[in-house]
Amino acid sequence: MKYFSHLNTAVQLLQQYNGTQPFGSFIKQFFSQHKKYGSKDRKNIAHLCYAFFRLGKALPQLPAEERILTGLFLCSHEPNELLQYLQPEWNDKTRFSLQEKLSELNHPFNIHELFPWKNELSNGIDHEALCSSFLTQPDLFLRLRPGKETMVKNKLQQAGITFRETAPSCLALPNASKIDTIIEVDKEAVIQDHSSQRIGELMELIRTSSYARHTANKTPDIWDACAASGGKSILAFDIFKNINLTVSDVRKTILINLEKRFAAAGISHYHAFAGDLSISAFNIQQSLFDIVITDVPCSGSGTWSRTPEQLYYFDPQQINRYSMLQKKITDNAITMLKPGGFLLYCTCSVFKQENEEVVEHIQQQHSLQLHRWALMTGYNLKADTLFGAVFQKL
Ligand SMILES: C[S@@+](CC[C@H](N)C(=O)[O-])C[C@H]1O[C@@H](n2cnc3c(N)ncnc32)[C@H](O)[C@@H]1O
Repeated sequence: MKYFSHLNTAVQLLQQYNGTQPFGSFIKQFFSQHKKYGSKDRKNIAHLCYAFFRLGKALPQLPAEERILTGLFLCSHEPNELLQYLQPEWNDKTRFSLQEKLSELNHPFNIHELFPWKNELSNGIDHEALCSSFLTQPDLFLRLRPGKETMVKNKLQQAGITFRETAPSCLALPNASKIDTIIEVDKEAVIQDHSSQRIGELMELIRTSSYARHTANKTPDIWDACAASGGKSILAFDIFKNINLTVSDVRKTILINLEKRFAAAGISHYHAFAGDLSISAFNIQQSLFDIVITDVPCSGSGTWSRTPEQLYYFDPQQINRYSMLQKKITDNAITMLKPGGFLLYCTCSVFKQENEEVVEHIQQQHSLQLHRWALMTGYNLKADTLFGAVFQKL
């Protein structure tokens, strides 16, 4: 029976995988070496593996096969073929509430065990809702670029792709939606999570501040200091319209992706360089900046519904390591601010050591005024959770 062979393959893959690379890349490599699997086989095997990871730190001793089936049941919100063949007695209970499903298990557990670091959470995070969210794959979110809103919606409708609007320029699509051939990604819309888009609210706060009004005739100098492939830079470009942009990242290779995205997004004038901001702010041979964005390296715990293998393999000692790195990065970034200039600090973490504690550190160590901080929770929206804070140099 093919479903049992899918289950066996999933177990073998989980034995070979050690968490050091994204599971998506690992399984892609496996399938490219094993061409016998058709698209439905690949989909089922991947689904079974992710069901295993979605249980996070719960039921660590359970044999892989049983853990996969438990995960599959808890993650299934309607009857499906896989469950029908692999564990038929659970298939007509998929619409039960989570609590009812948990009590049906051979090894019942408390949902809180899935993510056992409640005391480490930022204030305001609902632990139970966060734990439950790991059982659901988040949506794919698009940020519609200024002036392209109607065109993108029309194109999606014509292609029969369903979406819901979660904010004026934000669409949520089913995760597997194929949009590359329907819209021009980065030119017309950017793939960006709902909560990540909300960092734009903090950019708006800066844009409308008295400092910005004071310097209204001058193009702001902005440095995106942990730019990756430029998601926050494109957001800043759309909000501030006219900017002198500098971008940097410790990874030289990611800046190649940024270059391609910027070309598609219509950003042609910018300065890019690679460097480790935990060591120094570099000699970037430029005067100081009006705005520095530090979207720092972090645990990524606010995005683990997308990458549940990271939850499964997470070592909580990492939280402190990240927090120390974040403090070093912000200490160096702050030296590049003009008097009156703004620091925008962001993480995609749910841990207070990476959020509130770094905010406290900045307040204690630097002459910066905290204007606003915000926790953008996404667990009730099939989205990520982000944290952001805006400071102004006195
Ligand atoms: C959360 S990602 C940034 C995401 C990006 N701003 C976006 O919106 O798409 C953090 C980035 O920080 C970079 N990074 C990590 N350590 C760094 C360091 N010591 N100095 C500078 N950048 C660093 C990583 O390579 C990563 O690309």
